[in-house]
Amino acid sequence: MGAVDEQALVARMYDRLDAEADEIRAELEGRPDPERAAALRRRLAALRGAEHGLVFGRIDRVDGTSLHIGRRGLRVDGEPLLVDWRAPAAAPFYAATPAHPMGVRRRRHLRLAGRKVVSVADEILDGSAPAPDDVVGDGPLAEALAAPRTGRMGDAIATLQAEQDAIVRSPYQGITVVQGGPGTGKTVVALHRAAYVLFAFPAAAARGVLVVGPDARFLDYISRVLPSLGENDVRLATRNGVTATEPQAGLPEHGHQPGADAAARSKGRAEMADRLAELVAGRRPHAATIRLSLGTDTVEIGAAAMSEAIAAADGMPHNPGRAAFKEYLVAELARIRAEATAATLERIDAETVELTGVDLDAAVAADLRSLGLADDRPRPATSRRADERATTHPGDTGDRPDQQGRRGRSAPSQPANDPAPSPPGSEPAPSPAVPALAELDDVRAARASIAADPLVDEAIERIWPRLDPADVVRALLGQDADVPWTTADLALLDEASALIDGPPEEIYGHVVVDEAQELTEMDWRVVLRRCPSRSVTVVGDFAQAGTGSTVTGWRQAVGERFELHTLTVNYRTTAEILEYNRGLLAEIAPEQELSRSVRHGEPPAVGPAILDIGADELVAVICPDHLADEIDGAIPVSACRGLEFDTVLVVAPDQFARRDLYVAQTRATRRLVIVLSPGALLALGGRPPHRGAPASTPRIRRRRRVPPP
Ligand SMILES: Nc1ncnc2c1ncn2[C@@H]1O[C@H](COP(=O)(O)OP(=O)(O)OP(=O)(O)O)[C@@H](O)[C@H]1O
Repeated sequence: MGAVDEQALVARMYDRLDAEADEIRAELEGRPDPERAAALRRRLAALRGAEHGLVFGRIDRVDGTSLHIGRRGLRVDGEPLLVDWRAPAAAPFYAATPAHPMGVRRRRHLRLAGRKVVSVADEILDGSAPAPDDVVGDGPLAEALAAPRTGRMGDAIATLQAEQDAIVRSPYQGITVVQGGPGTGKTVVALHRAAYVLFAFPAAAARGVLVVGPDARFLDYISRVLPSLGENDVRLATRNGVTATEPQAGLPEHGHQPGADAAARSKGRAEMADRLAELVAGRRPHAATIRLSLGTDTVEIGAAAMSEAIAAADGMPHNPGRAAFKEYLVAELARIRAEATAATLERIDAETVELTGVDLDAAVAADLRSLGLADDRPRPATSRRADERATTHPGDTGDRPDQQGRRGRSAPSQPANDPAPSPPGSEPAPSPAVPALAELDDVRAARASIAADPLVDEAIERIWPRLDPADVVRALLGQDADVPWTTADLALLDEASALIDGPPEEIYGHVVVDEAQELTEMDWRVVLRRCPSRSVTVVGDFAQAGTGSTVTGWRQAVGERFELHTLTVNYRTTAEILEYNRGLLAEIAPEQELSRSVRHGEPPAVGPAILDIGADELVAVICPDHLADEIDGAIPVSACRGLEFDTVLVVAPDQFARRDLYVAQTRATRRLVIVLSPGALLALGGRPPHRGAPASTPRIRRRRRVPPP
């Protein structure tokens, strides 16, 4: 009955959605400029993303008014037809409880198939008796959780729970950290939080979202959630893929060689950043008098000038700093040459007077006056130098490198003769040191020729060399150029690039880090560097940390300023599976309590078991990494963080690291089977048909007996 009543309204909403899409298509046909066209295409993609399950909720208030809640807001003639789930008006849909009904009498959940309403379920919140059109039944959450897994996470906007919603809607705009046991909805919260931040905080929305996950399989698993929430401007990256420039492509994972974890842990420590900074800083010169050999000439630069040249690069990354330093020195060299020229001219003048008795300067000035012209010829350089030196600066030519020294995705090293002293067309600032030349207007040419002189660049290279991040990292590690990089080196390379070429160009309005316990301190620096606004959602669980992890607390990960939330309700594993893990959790994280499960099922089976696998059931065999090649189709434990399956077989439990075992044993929504050895698993034989599952989900024949180990 409720479904029929709702159908007409829902049809109006879809009509409105179609009309908006038609308007956009019509505008696109008019060939708008590329920027507008891109914006229109994004809006069209967002409309398409909202199509499936457009409306899912309704609240009826005690004052008789009501609202429908859906994936996006829709209006007809200025009147709201559908309210975006992130809008403040929609908040009571998630937060109202019988104890705090927030003015809501009835909360209704609608379920659609295509554009048709197939069911409604109501909760009465104000204690009033259900009216005839109220449809009170099993909770939609229970229904959502009971559905078989599809191999991809779906959004949970229709059933977001109050404790989750409070985090999603938090007004805090800095780093939000969410912790909780496996299956407590951390990923769900993180992705919905990202969608909320983009909706509620326009500054974050101006740039896209970066979602960082442990590996490609996980990213595939969550890839549909944000688009289904209307957010398409999202980059998904593995922790190793964040930097996304060469030489990262195709690097071997560090994790599979012996001793690799220990090496990765040591490369991941924060002190590596300090050591890199020291190495790079050590390549800058000191403020002492230097002599530059320029061919047959030797030019001396005094300590004061050196100090000023070094100060010109203060706060800049190494290579852009070198450019600023060189620019200053070039001006200084130009001044020295001008002084030498002026001195020579003065000497010639003096010799001419002495030999001929004619003061050429005075004669020319008299001639000019007789022609009615002022004598505005330059005076010798020495006459005004001191004043101008106090007020001008050779670096003020407008072409100094950006103080931030931002680098592009693959920052090229500086060309041999950079920088040009002044860009063509820009007015060079008068050189403090060379007023005579400045007034003659050829200061630019003089500096350009000095800057382009390879001897000058060579001389500067000896005191402030250009650096290549890869060379510096190799120096840090004491590693030869023929030793191949591994993924454990990426954060070091990124750190070195930031020090040498400047921070990355690609930054994001909001960053989500999932399975955050896996990041090393150096990885955190990579991530936070890409989000200067610190609008970040971090979710993880240290009890699930892998063997290569180094960080044991949130402060160590993200610094002092963050808002911490803890989730306590488990939406994945059954109470029985949780209970089975109690002893293990007490061993690996004694400070943690088991979460509370909302579902029940069979107790885990160890050894012999009947596996009766339904056609729709998603099954995984999870094994320690070193056995992955031996067991056809098994998922190594390092690749199953964040994933879930209906049934999980954990093979060779005594060969897992203890925290890895906890991860493996908390992936099942229904059944957990512990198979004590690979041999016992192989005796199962066969594999069931693949069904929308992640790539290497194993197949197991139905109704086979797991033999005793
Ligand atoms: N409010 C909700 N409505 C429906 N399903 C939910 C809700 N919250 C969580 N779930 C489901 O519970 C399961 C576990 O959620 P999720 O993967 O976010 O947990 P997690 O804490 O990130 O787990 P892990 O630590 O293992 O990565 C998922 O299937 C998710 O869709």
